[in-house]
Amino acid sequence: MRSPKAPPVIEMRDVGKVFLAGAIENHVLTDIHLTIGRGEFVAIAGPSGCGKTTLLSLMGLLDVPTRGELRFLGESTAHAGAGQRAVLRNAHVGFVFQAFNLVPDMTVADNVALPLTFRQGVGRRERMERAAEALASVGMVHRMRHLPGQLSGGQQQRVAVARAVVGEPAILLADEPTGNLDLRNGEKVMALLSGLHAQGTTICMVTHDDRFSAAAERTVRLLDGRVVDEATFRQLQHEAESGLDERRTLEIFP
Ligand SMILES: Nc1ncnc2c1ncn2[C@@H]1O[C@H](COP(=O)(O)OP(=O)(O)OP(=O)(O)O)[C@@H](O)[C@H]1O
Repeated sequence: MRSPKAPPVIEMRDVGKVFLAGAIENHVLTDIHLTIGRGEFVAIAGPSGCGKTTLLSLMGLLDVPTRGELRFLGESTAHAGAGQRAVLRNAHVGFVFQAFNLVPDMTVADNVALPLTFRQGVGRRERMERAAEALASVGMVHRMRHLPGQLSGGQQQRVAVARAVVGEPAILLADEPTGNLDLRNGEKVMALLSGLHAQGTTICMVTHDDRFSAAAERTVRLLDGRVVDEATFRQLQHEAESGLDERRTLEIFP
């Protein structure tokens, strides 16, 4: 739930990310200032290669910025090593990926319970109870003894959402959660995310698809590693689509 006193889940100030390929620097994110408050539902949109997944990886503490400050739940992460980031991640972040990423030889229930196995003091019985609750919330409890391969893509993604929320994370990060689904199943997964948001879950979702970003309260537009306002984004998109400048088109919307 939103609380005026609680710090934002994510605060990025002047964040940049550079990948090195030999001596060549690839500036993937530049001057990112972004805050995600508790209870918000934010979409990250932009063309292929503009840095959306990289941004999500920084938010989820899977990677570290090259410059700038990233505060997570009000705490600086500047000096957090890989171990400490893993602890924060396990306690506070739920992930949903485009390709579902369920473990194929574990049952649905064990997949969903997996994040809890890294929590101290949570025994198997409690893990299974909580997994069943999470599966019930996505309408999949009747499949808890199945293997992921026995489910459809839409069902697998609903299980992945259950796994992401079973540990009651501070933020749910979803990277193209509808990308491998047809429209009907994509809409079902979006309805699920909207329902979780209505119950107070903080969500940040990467999507190419404006039909789905409409479910979010606000959309952050990325172009070429920078956050741009809606008007600039639309203007550049229009120029690209009308073929006003072919070279620019390929740069921005490859
Ligand atoms: N680990 C890495 N090492 C080197 N370069 C990387 C790495 N991860 C991403 N990149 C580069 O960063 C750029 C942005 O990639 P990213 O995956 O963040 O874009 P995206 O907007 O999510 O793209 P898409 O919509 O196609 O998934 C790309 O040029 C990519 O090659």
